[in-house]
Amino acid sequence: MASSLKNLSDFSTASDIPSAEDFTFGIAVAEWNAEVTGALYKGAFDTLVKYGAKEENIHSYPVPGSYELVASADLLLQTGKFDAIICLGCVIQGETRHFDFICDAVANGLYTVGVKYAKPVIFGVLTTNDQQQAIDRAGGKHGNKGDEAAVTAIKMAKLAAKLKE
Ligand SMILES: Nc1c(NC[C@H](O)[C@H](O)[C@H](O)CO)[nH]c(=O)[nH]c1=O
Ligand SMILES: CC(=O)[C@@H](O)COP(=O)(O)O
Repeated sequence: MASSLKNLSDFSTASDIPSAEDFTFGIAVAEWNAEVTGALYKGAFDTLVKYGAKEENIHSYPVPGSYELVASADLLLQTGKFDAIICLGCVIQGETRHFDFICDAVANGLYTVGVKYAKPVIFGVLTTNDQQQAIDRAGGKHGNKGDEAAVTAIKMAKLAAKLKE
C-alpha cells in the first residue's frame, strides 16, 4: 500500500505493540542526505522510547552512506549485544543508474545479514525519486519511516524472544 494511503506513523489500528523495555537496539544511520536521515533517526529513537526502550539500550552508529548499512549491521550483530538492528538511510534518484545498484545492494544485503544471524534487521531506507518525497516520509505528510522501523524492530524482537522461550 502506498505511503500516501497509509501514514507511516499511524499505529492506531496496529496490533498491540509490545513493550521494548527488555530489548537492546542498534541503529545504523547513513550520513548521505543527513537532513532526512536525521529526521528518520529522531523518529526511530523517540518511538523506541515511547514504547518502553531504555535510552541506555539504544546504541547509534553513523555510517557514510546507505551502502555501508549492510556491513554495519553485520559488524553490530557479530557482537551479540543487540536484539534488533534498525538501518536508516535515504537514497534519492540521481542522473545515473547508481541509485538502482545501491537500492538493490542494500535491500538484498540487509535481508542476507538478518538471515545470517537470525536477528531482526529492519530496512528503514527511503528510496525516492526526489528530495520532496523523502521529506514527506521523514516526518512530513506521510509520516516518518523511522517510526515505522522502530515499531517493526520492537515487534520482531518480541517475536524472536517468544520463540526462544
Ligand atoms: N547517492 C546516495 C548514496 N551514495 C553513497 C553510497 O551509499 C556509498 O556510501 C558509496 O557508494 C561508497 O560506498 N548513499 C545514500 O545513502 N544515498 C544516496 O542518495
Ligand atoms: C543514489 C545515488 O548514488 C545518486 O544520488 C548519485 O547521483 P548520480 O546518479 O547523478 O551520480
